Amino acid sequence: MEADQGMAQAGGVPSPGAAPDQPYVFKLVLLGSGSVGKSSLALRYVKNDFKSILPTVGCAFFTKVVDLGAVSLKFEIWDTAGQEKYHSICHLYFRGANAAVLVYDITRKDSFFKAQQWLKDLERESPPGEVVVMLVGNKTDLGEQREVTFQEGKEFAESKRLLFMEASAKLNQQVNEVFSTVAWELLRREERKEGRPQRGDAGLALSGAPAGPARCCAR
Ligand SMILES: Nc1nc2c(ncn2[C@@H]2O[C@H](COP(=O)(O)OP(=O)(O)OP(=O)(O)O)[C@@H](O)[C@H]2O)c(=O)[nH]1
Repeated sequence: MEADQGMAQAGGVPSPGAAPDQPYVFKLVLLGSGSVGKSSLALRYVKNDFKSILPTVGCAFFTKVVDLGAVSLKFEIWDTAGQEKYHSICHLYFRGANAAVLVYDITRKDSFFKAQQWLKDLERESPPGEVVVMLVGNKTDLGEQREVTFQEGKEFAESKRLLFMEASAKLNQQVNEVFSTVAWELLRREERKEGRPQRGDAGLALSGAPAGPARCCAR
């Protein structure tokens, strides 16, 4: 899907931890094969909309301010094209990312394997544990065509210490939860870096250690 909320600036990598009255700004990249629903998850989250949309060309860019109660943060969401022909360009976009939502389609085993490759690419750019990674099995509304079980997704996520959820952009199931869980985890890590008291019990389940095993495994 094309950008409709402002284009990304070249080299404009945001840095977290803005001025006290400013929300934190985090760069979040959407990764995964073509047609797994990356743009649809972003569109559902940012605009609460769903369409049969055209494939992403290059990268699209969204922003969203997330209100977490006492604190808010801003996501700069970089939606990368999953088609192979864009692969060589798009890996540049996840440099400097604070978080990645790694998407596969539960009805396509190949997209699950491809997600594992994307993770390797990501780890090449930044050491494991530095980026908050949420693995998402999308299209749960197509359960009768499922090729990847919930358990397979969960086990892979646990083995790589990722957060994990299944979702449906179409039915708006677990979409807000995907992004808000990432937001809480980013905030928790940022506060720990700043030596501030942790709000580990606030809101959704958070993992206990910096890159600890995903506790948040939800359909
Ligand atoms: N049934 C169902 N279809 C979905 C869901 N999410 C996305 N789709 C459909 O899957 C197709 C691909 O969705 P996109 O959001 O364009 O996928 P993408 O990963 O951004 O694709 P690329 O831009 O090619 O990388 C579209 O026809 C969507 O309408 C979902 O949760 N359920």
